[in-house]
Amino acid sequence: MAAALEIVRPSPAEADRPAIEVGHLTKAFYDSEGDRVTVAVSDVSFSVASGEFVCIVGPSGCGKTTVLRILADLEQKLSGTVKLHSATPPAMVFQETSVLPWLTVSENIAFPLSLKGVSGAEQEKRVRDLLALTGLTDFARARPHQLSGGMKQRVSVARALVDDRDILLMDEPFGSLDEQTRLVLQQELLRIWETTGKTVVFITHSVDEALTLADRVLVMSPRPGTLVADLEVPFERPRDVVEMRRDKRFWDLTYKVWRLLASPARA
Ligand SMILES: Nc1ncnc2c1ncn2[C@@H]1O[C@H](COP(=O)(O)OP(=O)(O)OP(=O)(O)O)[C@@H](O)[C@H]1O
Repeated sequence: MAAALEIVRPSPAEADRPAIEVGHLTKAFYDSEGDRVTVAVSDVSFSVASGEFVCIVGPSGCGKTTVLRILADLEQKLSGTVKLHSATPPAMVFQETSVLPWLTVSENIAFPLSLKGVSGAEQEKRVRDLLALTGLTDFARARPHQLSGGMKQRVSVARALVDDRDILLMDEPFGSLDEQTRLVLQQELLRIWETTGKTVVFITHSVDEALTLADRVLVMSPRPGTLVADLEVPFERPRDVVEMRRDKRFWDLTYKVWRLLASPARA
């Protein structure tokens, strides 16, 4: 087994290096007796440029979350190499909303800063900026039970951005939302990403969502997950998530990804 995740602080001379480099990554899970039970991902290699938005799609159980958890340093005992060229560890947004129910929206967003002992004035400023960026200013004092599902996910996104990590890892963050709310949040996420310049790895079951958001879409095979395609998404930025659906290339690419998902062996 190779060493786990390596985080390297980029020097100015290395500014052109990818933010994420994954080489021949294989991850198996073992039972308590040490017998191997599941090979989740097998020989996966890819890189993500600094500031790039990459989506990973693939069938249920193909190892998408496992890849993301490895990037977040939440899994050990892997083989292959995983390098992050980043001044900070990545931030993560999960599918299930992870807001703390006893804190207000502002307190939830400030939570990572309070753990780090950031001063009250600085916390206030950062939270104010993030409330504005995510459209939550009017709900600063609300508690999570007063929010819709989409608003709770906005709080999760704001909290992931608050301490200014370079890399944002998003695991189906809009998966539990209705289609219309999803489209609104996709547009907002694009706007936020364009404003902040983060490197994003975003997992989704939705081909449509992947093509809406990403610069590149990585398509995985059924478990054990391998990479079957690494597709450029050619649409210009900034994108209008509704207008792009008038573009024939959107539907051609949708068809291409669905073909890969339906028959990865022939890809
Ligand atoms: N801690 C674990 N112990 C044992 N097996 C695991 C563990 N975590 C994941 N697996 C297995 O690894 C495989 C990949 O799981 P993973 O959650 O990465 O898939 P996924 O592509 O994200 O699935 P989904 O799209 O359904 O969320 C699955 O077969 C799963 O059962």
